[in-house]
Amino acid sequence: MEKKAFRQQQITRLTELSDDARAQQNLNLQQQLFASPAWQQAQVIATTISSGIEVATQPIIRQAWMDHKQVVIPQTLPKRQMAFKPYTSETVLTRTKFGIFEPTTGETVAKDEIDLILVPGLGYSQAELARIGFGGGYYDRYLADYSGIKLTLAFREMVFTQAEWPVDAYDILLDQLLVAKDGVDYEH
Ligand SMILES: Nc1nc2c(c(=O)[nH]1)N(C=O)[C@@H](CNc1ccc(C(=O)N[C@@H](CCC(=O)O)C(=O)O)cc1)CN2
Ligand SMILES: Nc1ncnc2c1ncn2[C@@H]1O[C@H](COP(=O)(O)OP(=O)(O)OP(=O)(O)O)[C@@H](O)[C@H]1O
Repeated sequence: MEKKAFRQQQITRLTELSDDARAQQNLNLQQQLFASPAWQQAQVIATTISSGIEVATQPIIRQAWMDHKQVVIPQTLPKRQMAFKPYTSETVLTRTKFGIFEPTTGETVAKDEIDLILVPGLGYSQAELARIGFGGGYYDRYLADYSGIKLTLAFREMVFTQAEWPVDAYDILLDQLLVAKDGVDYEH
């Protein structure tokens, strides 16, 4: 399937997820993230302000603040560039025409100061750790020369054994993929 059609299919699928399934998967992903060495060792964490169909980032941001980690979030710029700026209680957020909240205040934090980037997206492959995002190419560009940890949290509906979309040469592969476990707790 082409990238565009695949994105549309994923958006539909994620829109249809029940509130219950979403909430359970979000909680499970938060547990996995907070237990991971990547999280525990990171001092500066990049994430986004999530929108409705995405994995929720607000609880993650709150935990980072409680752990005294610095949170940085992206501002989109011309030519599909992004600048990550600190997200604090002082930050002014503006809603873009795509309905995404971005910081309009604060100084850009250098790429090499970011320890961990939580990469957003619509679909991921377990074989290659490839990802497909919303199609802006913002993350592929930003991550091309990023040397910290690229980690993604995924609902089960976002995960595929092999990529079912074309993976291009400029697509940046993830370092780690955490997939939400079933609501049922198999360990007991
Ligand atoms: N919550 C969240 N914030 C995020 C992202 C994300 O995936 N999630 N981004 C992750 O990248 C960046 C914004 N991503 C964007 C991706 C596409 C378009 C956009 O221009 N969409 C056009 C079509 C694009 C095209 O085909 O040229 C549109 O929808 O009309 C805008 C922003 C930064 N912030
Ligand atoms: N490193 C790069 N340099 C130049 N152009 C790039 C680069 N990476 C991606 N692009 C361009 O960005 C566009 C969108 O890329 P793609 O379809 O892979 O988006 P995506 O991975 O879904 O989006 P995103 O990375 O924002 O989540 C493509 O037209 C591609 O040519």
